Amino acid sequence: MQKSLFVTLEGGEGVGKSTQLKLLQSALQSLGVTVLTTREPGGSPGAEDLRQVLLFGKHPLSQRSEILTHFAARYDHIDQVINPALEAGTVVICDRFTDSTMAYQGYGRANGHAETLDLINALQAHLGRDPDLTFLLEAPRDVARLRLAARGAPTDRYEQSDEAFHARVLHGFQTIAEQNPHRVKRIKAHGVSPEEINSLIVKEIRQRLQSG
Ligand SMILES: Nc1ncnc2c1ncn2[C@@H]1O[C@H](COP(=O)(O)OP(=O)(O)O)[C@@H](O)[C@H]1O
Ligand SMILES: Cc1cn([C@H]2C[C@H](O)[C@@H](COP(=O)(O)OP(=O)(O)O)O2)c(=O)[nH]c1=O
Repeated sequence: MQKSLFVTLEGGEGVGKSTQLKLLQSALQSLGVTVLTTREPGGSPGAEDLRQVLLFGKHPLSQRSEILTHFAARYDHIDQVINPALEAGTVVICDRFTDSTMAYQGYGRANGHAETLDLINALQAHLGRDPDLTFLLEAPRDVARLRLAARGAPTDRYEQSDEAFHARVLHGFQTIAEQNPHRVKRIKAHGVSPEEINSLIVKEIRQRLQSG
């Protein structure tokens, strides 16, 4: 049976994660790999309901409640979708995961406050499922903002946050990458075509699937 692998895509808004998710689905399928692509917040019916609250809810949640709600969605997604797929030997690729909670809630909202980072780490440890491999797509915020404006999708609570918030988020992702060099592969996501980025990611995934 094919070896299972849990891969996550991370980075700020507009760096090209959704584009890569689609390209990876077809590239891996054409190599005969059984693959499931999914996203957070969301990915299971209950978690998609919570996504609406998190991104478009009328009333802002307190910092702790926002973290718990992201994890409530994540626990359902893991229990109902991700774990069953991995147990069946599927390669699961998820657009955002706990690194996003660390970057957005831990660094963006709470500015690296130690107790907040501890809470996120504790909820992740109890979840019991870490990604095997993470691709952090990196592009300057100005480039990403222009792409988002051109994409024209409705803006959510996070996209509407100020630039100081987004700078803290990007600093958070950099810190996570520095702390987890084996798991997190940094990818330059500007001035490079989506197809070239896709080839790099596919190469890395194939290496992981082929290694013991
Ligand atoms: N490597 C790239 N170079 C230029 N534009 C890109 C690249 N990757 C994606 N885009 C474009 O940027 C926009 C945002 O990409 P998207 O995949 O939706 O980002 P994300 O999911 O990270 O928010 C889309 O319009 C997409 O076509
Ligand atoms: C998974 C997750 C996402 N988020 C935020 C990041 C994004 O702004 C938003 C998800 O929006 P989404 O549209 O999926 O991402 P993108 O704009 O990159 O295509 O939720 C958190 O704040 N914490 C989390 O744990």
